[in-house]
Amino acid sequence: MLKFLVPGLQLLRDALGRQLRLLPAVVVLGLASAALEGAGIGLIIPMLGIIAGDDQPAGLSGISAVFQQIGEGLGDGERLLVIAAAVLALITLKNVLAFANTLLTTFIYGKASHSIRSALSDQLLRIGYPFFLQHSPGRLLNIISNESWRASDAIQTVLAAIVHGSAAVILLSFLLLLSWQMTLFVALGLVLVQLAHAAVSATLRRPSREVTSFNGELAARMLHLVHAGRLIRVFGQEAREKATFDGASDAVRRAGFALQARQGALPPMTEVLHSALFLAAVVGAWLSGVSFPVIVAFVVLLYRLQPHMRALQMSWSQIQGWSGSLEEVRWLLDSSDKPKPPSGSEPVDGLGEGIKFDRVTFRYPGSEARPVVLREVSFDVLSGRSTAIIGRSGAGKTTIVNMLCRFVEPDEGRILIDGVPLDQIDPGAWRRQIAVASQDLELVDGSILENITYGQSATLAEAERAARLAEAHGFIEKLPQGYQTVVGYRGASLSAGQRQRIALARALVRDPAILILDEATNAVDGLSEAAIVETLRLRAGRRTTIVISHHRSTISFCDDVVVLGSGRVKGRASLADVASLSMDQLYEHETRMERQG
Ligand SMILES: Nc1ncnc2c1ncn2[C@@H]1O[C@H](COP(=O)(O)OP(=O)(O)OP(=O)(O)O)[C@@H](O)[C@H]1O
Repeated sequence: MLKFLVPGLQLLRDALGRQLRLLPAVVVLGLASAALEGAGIGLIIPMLGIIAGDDQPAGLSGISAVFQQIGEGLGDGERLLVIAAAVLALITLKNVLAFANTLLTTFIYGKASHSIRSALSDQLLRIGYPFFLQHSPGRLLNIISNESWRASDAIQTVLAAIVHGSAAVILLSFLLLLSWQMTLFVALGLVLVQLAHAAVSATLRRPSREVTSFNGELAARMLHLVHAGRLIRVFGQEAREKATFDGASDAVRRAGFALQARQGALPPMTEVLHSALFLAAVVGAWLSGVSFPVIVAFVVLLYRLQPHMRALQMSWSQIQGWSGSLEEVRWLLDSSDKPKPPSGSEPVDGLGEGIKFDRVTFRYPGSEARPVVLREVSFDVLSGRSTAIIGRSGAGKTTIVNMLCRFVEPDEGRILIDGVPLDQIDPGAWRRQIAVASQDLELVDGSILENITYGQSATLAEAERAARLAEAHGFIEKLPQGYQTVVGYRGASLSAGQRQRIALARALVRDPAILILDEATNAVDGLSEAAIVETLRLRAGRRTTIVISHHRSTISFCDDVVVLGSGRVKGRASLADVASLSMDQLYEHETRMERQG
């Protein structure tokens, strides 16, 4: 129980943050409104005395005797009116306080929910990139879109429990002041009811985890339907996908039913037990000779106490029912078992000599059974030169780009930037030196201008200049809204070649010290590509460029070539020395290539 409770409370405490200081106000308002309610109920004693024509009912002591004295000097009619007015005033004030408490708890709930969502987005932005290689996007989407709301609801439930708890404490105190014997009896009964309730609630945690896990799978299926719409249709897999989706959805339904069936048993069970307790208290009071007005006051107080007790117990079972959600949110927010973001503090400004891969070995995380992707890879990228990195599919070219961007770090060996290990360089400063145009980097859902200037405060004129260099200006100009054209989700309203040219313009507008092109023009037509290559050729000498491509034409402007094969560097050469070789020959005839230093 504590294993679940302590981390859950920790999450709630973190979510409440600065709002924690408002909790005493919630308690005070809860206590005050319950005290007003209790006082209002206590005034029933003298009212009933007047109505029954019995000024001094037997067996009054303690607080009941105090209530009985109220308005004693007045005539019966006048006293009845005064007491009735006082009851109404107490009820009104109680409700004003209750409303104030609702506003306060709603405010705290809103802030805490926002804080959970904000912490989740913060974590997703800060977390080391390998995390995204290891975990299903469906699970992450489910945590953000579903489980975070349930965690917020848990906060609301805890706040409500504080209010109900405060009310219960006050009403129990009034009961105690009316008759400690009956209160002891009721308290024992409540403990027994709570034990029965806790036993059933504890069985909610397993189905709750199942619901969370099936929800994650369903979210993954939803993502798949959204992203793979073309694939599904072109291969005629609608029926199969529908069956798979329905299966995932039905699994959520079944797990949800199992959870809700157990949760649903709790309110009737609790109500029956509370009613039994209620009736036992009434019969017990009568048997032990408690006076009529006190029995009435006690019964009314007990009657008012019951919803608070039931709500407290329901809060408990609800939080147990959300335990799976709380665990998922806590898991994502917990940084201790997540890949760290890249670190380093050395400043960097431009590239002086070059980049050196020094016996770099790497295997993707979570893939111990898989072969090493790069094994003792060593090569240089000289400053101001253009270097092509080529190799057959799966040779590790994009992995090298991932390392240069510091998405992943070498397991062994080092990458040196002008002699300084890359892992010691401030990652933010380093990333400002590079710009990547890759077939994998998406466009954002915004205008073309927003896409080109993404991450760079460039003017329209600068964006246009970059678009011209990337051979994108021509087609952008022809669009009705020009640079203001909205490209849609992932640039869906553009052709693949158009998307690539915008992505290239986005990289060029930064005028980076190091430009990395990873299959950045493979969807662009030949004429446009030739013009882009010309642009890159003009850039050569001034800036450093790394090009990854399977096309001979794309790397034609490069000075050097590095050939990768089977995770190793097969050869390095000046491109001019191997100018006569085709791509396939370059891949296969590495031994003929002249090796550099
Ligand atoms: N996230 C990943 N997890 C595990 N292995 C991966 C991951 N990404 C790539 N790999 C593996 O690493 C190897 C190199 O992949 P990489 O993408 O670097 O190749 P590439 O040379 O760029 O290929 P291509 O020319 O097809 O783009 C491949 O065997 C691939 O299966």
